[in-house]
Amino acid sequence: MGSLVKEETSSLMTKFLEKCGGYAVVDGGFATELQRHGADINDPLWSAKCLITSPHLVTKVHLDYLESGANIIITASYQATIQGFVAKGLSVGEAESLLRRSVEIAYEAREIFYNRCTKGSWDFDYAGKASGQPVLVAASVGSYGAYLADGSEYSGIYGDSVSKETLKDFHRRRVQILEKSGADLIAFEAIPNKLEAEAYADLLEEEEIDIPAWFSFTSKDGVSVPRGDSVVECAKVADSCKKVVAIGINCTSPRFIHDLIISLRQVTRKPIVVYPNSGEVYDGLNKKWIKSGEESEEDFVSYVSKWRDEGASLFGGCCRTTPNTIRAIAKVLSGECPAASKIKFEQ
Ligand code: MET
Ligand SMILES: [Zn+2]
Repeated sequence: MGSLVKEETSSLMTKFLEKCGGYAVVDGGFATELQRHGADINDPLWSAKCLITSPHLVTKVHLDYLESGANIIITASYQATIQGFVAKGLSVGEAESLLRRSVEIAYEAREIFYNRCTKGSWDFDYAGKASGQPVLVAASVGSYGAYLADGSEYSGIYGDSVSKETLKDFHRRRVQILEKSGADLIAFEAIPNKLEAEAYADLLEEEEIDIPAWFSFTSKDGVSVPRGDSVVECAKVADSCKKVVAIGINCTSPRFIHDLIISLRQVTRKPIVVYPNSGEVYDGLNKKWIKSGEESEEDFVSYVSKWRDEGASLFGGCCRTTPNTIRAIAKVLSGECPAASKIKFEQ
C-alpha cells in the first residue's frame, strides 16, 4: 500500500463523527470501573490482568460504558504486552491470543448491547437513544513506560539507552496483532514523550498498518508532555502521519484541557479527542491516586460544551472517571442537559 492510505482508513473518523451527529462519546476510566467491580489490578499488567483472571468483568465494564452512551469503547489492552504476559509465565502464543481476545471481548459486549437494545430489555435511562448508537472498538496501546510500571509512564523519561528503534521493536508485534484483530482503530494512549509518538508514526507507515489510529498525549502543565517536549511538537508528528485520524489528550487534569485544545488546533485540522482524568495525580511508584487539592468543585462535564466550541469532537473520561461521567457527557452532547449535574468521581 506504500504511502497510499486507503480512503476508508483516512475518512473513518470523519464519517463516524457525521454518523454520531458531529460529536462522539468515548468511554471512561476502564481500570477504575474494573476495580469498582472488585478486580484487584495492583499488578504490573494493571487492567490487562483481568484478561487472564476475570474476562467476564472486562465484558461487564464495556457494557457499563455502552449503556452510558459511549460511541467508542477502548479495549483492555492498555497494559497488555507480549513482554508483560511472558514475564508472567505465559507463552508468546498465549500472550498474542490474549491481545486478540481483548478486541473480541469488546465486540462481544457491543453485540450484547445491540441485542438488548433491539429486544427493548433495557432498564437504563439512555434507552431511547441507545438503539441508534454507533459504536467503534478502539484497540488500546499504552506506552513503554506503562509496561515498565515504574512511574515512567507519567514522566516519559526512559533514559538514553532507549532509542526510537528500541520503542519500535517493543511495540511492533503488538501493533501488528491488533491490526489483524478486527479492531476499528488503534488508540495510542497517554503518550508521554515525542520519541514514542515518532516510533508509533514510523511503525504505522513501515508496517503498512491498514487500520487508522489516534494519538493521545498526557500533560502535567497544559503546554508540554511529561518528558518536556511541547504538545504542539508532538501533535505535529501525529498530524503528519496519514494513518492518524484523531489527535488528543487523555489522563490529564481537566484544568489544562482548554489550553491544550487551542494548542492542538494551531497545528492540526484532524478531529480532536479529549478524555481527561478526574484531576487527581498518579503516584506511579506507590500505585495510588493522590488528591491534588486542585480538582474542580464541579467536575469537568460542565466544560464539555466549551471544549466543543474550541474545536474538540470526541469526549470521554480517563482514570478515576466512571459511567456516571460518561452518561453526563452524552447528555451534554445530545443537548439534553446544558450543565451536567454534579458527578461524583470515584472515592
Ligand atoms: N484506556 C486506559 C484505561 O482506562 C487508559 C489508561 S491511562 C493511564 O485503562
Ligand atoms: Zn488514565
